[in-house]
Amino acid sequence: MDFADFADRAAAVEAESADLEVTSLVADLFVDSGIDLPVVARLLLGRVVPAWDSTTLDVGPSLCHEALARAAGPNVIADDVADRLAEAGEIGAVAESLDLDGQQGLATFGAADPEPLTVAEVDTRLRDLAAAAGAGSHDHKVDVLFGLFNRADSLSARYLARLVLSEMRVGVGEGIVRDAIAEAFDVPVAAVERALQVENDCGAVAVRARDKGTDGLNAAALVVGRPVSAMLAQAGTAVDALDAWASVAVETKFDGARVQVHHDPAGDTRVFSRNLEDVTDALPEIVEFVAGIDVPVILDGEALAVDDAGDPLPFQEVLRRFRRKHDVARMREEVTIEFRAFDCLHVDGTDLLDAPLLDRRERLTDVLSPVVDRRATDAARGAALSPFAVVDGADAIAAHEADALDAGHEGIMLKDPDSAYTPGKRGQNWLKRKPDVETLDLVVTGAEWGEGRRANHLGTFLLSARAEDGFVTIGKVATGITDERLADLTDRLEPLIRGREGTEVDVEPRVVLEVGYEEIQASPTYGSGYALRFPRFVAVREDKTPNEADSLARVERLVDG
Ligand SMILES: Nc1ncnc2c1ncn2[C@@H]1O[C@H](COP(=O)(O)OP(=O)(O)OP(=O)(O)O)[C@@H](O)[C@H]1O
Repeated sequence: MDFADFADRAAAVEAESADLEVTSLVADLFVDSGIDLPVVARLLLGRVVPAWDSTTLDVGPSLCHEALARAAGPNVIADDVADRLAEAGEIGAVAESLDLDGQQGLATFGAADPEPLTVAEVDTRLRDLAAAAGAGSHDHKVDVLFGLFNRADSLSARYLARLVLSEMRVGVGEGIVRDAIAEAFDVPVAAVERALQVENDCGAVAVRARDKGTDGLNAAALVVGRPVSAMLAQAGTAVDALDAWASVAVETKFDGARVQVHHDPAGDTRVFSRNLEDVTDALPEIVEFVAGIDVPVILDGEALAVDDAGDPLPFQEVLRRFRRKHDVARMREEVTIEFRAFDCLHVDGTDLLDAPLLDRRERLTDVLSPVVDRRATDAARGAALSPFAVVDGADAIAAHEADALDAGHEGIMLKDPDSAYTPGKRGQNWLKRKPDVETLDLVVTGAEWGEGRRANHLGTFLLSARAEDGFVTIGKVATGITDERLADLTDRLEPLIRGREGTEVDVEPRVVLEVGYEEIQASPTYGSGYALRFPRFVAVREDKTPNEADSLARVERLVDG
């Protein structure tokens, strides 16, 4: 296909505003693209390489302006292009207005009527440009772009300029490409969607749909070494999770950087970031860690910075290591990275995307067992497998959250144990537990002695709101309190104990706690007639007396919204 034809069709798509019409135009273009189908599908999305390939053209505005100016002839310089851009607001309009079309410039010497620029040639030249790096690459890139602009008619120049600056903007997103592939080749949208998730290359998927139909799409498989988009989470509450699913998988939420690890024992190990960039060289610990896995695997997890005791360090510490290209060995001395795996997408020739989370977790545990066991002998290193439990009640979720927070982590993730792994989707199946929006300042009127490790401390605190004549109970908090804080609270409350029954004590109202919660619901359990759902300790309000604690009236106002 001539690039001028592609540009004409892209302009027609750009001029159309109705999604259904756009989809039909794109579908027609796909049908007419013939051998150029994969390139056309990618170019429409402004891509030269497949989405799984993080190679960039690395062309900045000034380089593009230089090439455009050169193609526009001796009277135009890069600054003129920049001036026009300031006026026009987008590079496509500027390129279109420059009247390039091969009248000027060296490339036309000796060739009065140069071959028309084709889609395939643009693709080849831009890939060549992307591969250029290092000394001399700037001049080479300008030469390549000049050669292309010099042969471009005005519409072609519009799309070429936008393409090289990653500003394609024809109004076609991934959803339209998906629907257009389905329409063009009469295959189900869901099959296209799944193949796109797995293959991460709209060009290859379009060709599959055209040449092999639905069966071909269904046969799309993961390749170890080629990254897929990460499944993402939505913010949600424990109440949301318990309402939506029969049981809830609770995991620690690590405050690190997402990594996808592709390991082939017979070949290579590659580590990819969330935007599919290859970060292998920056994270040798992860490569070393998975080296003991003896089957090909794709693992999903978090790169976490830890201190000498294996406790988590803040996210900023991970960033000091994450994309580092130089001094990796030296920085490794300063910041230690550990891998926390929480999902498994592929094991030894079998894709697990469609398997339920519980099954994927089992496979993950299996494949990691040789390496986790090896590390377990070194107590300081901590486990590489993230904590995981399937629970069906609020208390169990709260307990896991307390453990995660106690261990210095960010919080918890709540996942549907039956859900598939959907790459690139921010669905309802993974919830990151929302921080509390409102807090209440409540008075401690009772407490319970802890159990096991915490038997010497008061562990659960009965909370009350201020009422007309005294205090009325509204809930208990045990979550989010560190061991150190528990010891401190025990010291403060022990002298205030007025009576006891079993492990429960009644205390004089003196201490005010700030408490977060997810919801307030009517409940006969407590004296106030309300109960806090998911109460979480936030702080001790040293500055408040019980008389300044929140009142039942405020609670009622919050309930009424
Ligand atoms: N157990 C876990 N399961 C899934 N993701 C986890 C887990 N632990 C940590 N994470 C991280 O949490 C991220 C999702 O949380 P969060 O939304 O806070 O991340 P973000 O990058 O700040 O925002 P967003 O994903 O919403 O753009 C994941 O991408 C992953 O990096």
